[in-house]
Amino acid sequence: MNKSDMKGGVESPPFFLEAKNLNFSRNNEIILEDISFSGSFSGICLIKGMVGTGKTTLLKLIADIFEPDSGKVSLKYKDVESTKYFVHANPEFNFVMGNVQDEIKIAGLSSDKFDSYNNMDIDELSGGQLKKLSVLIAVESNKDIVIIDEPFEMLDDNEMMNVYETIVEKSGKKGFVIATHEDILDDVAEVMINL
Ligand SMILES: Nc1ncnc2c1ncn2[C@@H]1O[C@H](COP(=O)(O)OP(=O)(O)OP(=O)(O)O)[C@@H](O)[C@H]1O
Repeated sequence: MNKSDMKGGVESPPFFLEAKNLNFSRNNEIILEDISFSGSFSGICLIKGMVGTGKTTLLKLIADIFEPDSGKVSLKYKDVESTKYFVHANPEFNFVMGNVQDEIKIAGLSSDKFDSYNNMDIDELSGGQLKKLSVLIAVESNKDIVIIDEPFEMLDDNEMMNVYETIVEKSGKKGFVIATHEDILDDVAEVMINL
């Protein structure tokens, strides 16, 4: 641990998310205009806001999927740019192989953790099952941070609680940046960005 990790004898949170004068447009329509914020966290950072305010766009900028028109956004882990795993809101976008076993293999994971899904084709799973599997694969990845767009969509109360527990249990071991309309993570989030 270097000296900068300690403030007054207490370890400071390892993740630092910062946006400075961030601007992003699509087809001549301004989606994000002069957005600035910053925050440190060790587990969960939430992005909240009404429908169409730009949460998905901001997540994709944070994940380096989109480039800002101007300004900057960065997500650091212990002072260096973090490695990131992005989970799309539409769960089908997270699967490219057609088969769960192959999907787990290309994510570099052991199939033991996914016993109940093994030997299944992606099109045999419901939207909710794919959503849950997307999150499970992401949290098992070796990336510093998991960026998830709407982890609770399509889930019933029971599955929502399962996904909540998976995220909370892993937070601290890795970081999460999550956009959601649900309030379930509000109490455990260390940073909340409202768009
Ligand atoms: N490819 C695109 N071209 C033009 N406009 C777009 C494009 N993608 C998104 N937008 C617009 O950008 C705005 C923000 O979209 P975004 O999906 O980031 O919002 P959101 O806050 O995630 O919405 P929701 O709560 O519905 O998930 C919306 O007005 C949307 O119509």
